[in-house]
Amino acid sequence: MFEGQRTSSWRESLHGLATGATSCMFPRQVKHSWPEIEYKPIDRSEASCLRITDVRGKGKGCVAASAVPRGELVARERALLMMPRTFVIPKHAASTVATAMTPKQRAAFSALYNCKSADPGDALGIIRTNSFLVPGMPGHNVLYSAVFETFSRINHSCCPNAMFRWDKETFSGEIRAMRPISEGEEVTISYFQEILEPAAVTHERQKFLLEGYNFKCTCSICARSSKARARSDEDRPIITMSVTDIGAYHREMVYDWITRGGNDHARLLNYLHTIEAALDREMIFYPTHWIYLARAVVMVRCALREAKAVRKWAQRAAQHSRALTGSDGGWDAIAREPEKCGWWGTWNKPRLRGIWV
Ligand SMILES: C[S@@+](CC[C@H](N)C(=O)[O-])C[C@H]1O[C@@H](n2cnc3c(N)ncnc32)[C@H](O)[C@@H]1O
Repeated sequence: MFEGQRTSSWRESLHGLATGATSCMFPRQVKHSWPEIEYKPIDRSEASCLRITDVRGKGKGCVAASAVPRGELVARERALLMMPRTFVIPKHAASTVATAMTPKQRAAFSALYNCKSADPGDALGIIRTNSFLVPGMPGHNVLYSAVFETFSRINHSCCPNAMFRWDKETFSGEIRAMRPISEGEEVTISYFQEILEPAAVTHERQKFLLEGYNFKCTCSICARSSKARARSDEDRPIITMSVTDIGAYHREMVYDWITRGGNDHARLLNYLHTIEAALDREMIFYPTHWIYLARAVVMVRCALREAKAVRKWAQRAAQHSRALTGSDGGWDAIAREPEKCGWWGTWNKPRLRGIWV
């Protein structure tokens, strides 16, 4: 459902859905090219596990009301307000808040924290403090900003336990666990939203957070002793680089096994487990990093016909994939029947020579 309200160059419209409505500032071209989409209603049985509370030194924050396994949904929420990331004119932001929102939404929006301007009620300041990145709308492929009543209370950590994803099907945001979260634990995300981090070193992260959000981060990575921080600062860029290199490296290895019956798997596994240890040490649980790693390990273990190890790593990949996309990405099937995987037994198989996998 989509109801236009005004005829200015920006449209303030409501996604009047069964559960929760989002006030949207859409440019005319988006409004005109918007396809007839029936968004799925939010399933009420997906109870939100987020509870807003005071957190020492951080203002308000969110804690998990119950334990959440890795990859699973912590909470789902419709945004209060959405708009393109750039070109927002302050008076349009203010008028959308004043006219398109319900009084309850307006009160929730105005109560959000504002670290950007002296006037706490300034709409643009609230938007800039509290927005999440959302991919483009139909017909308008630019980034959007979304402000939420609950999600916008989630604090930052440089080793977060959760991440935000946008679910196009329900026109809602999701917070998913990147690692198992226990009951009562603070739920944290990264304010870098995948820019810079996790390769950024401490002073780069601190600068970004101070300039963008006006606080000094004291998360468990930033609060380490200076010696441990120095090690972390050396490790982080190396980890990120290694993870992106795995793809090319493991392809070369597999090619080598198939074409020449190469036996370098021990060196490759050693390399992969060194990266795993470094990711664990730095508490980096970004699904993209772990899926890269898991894919390489599964490939090698499959090639060597090691079903138990394949199962373990495929299950792990499925959890990370759920955090990233909401689905297991085909990993559950590999975990169930490793022998059916295309990589199974590829090591030292001369009959496969010349075939690229
Ligand atoms: C999006 S709001 C998060 C919710 C906010 N704490 C509140 O009270 O509504 C962002 C603000 O929260 C605070 N904040 C977020 N993460 C923090 C952290 N790790 N340490 C201290 N303050 C933090 C900062 O003041 C930042 O400008």
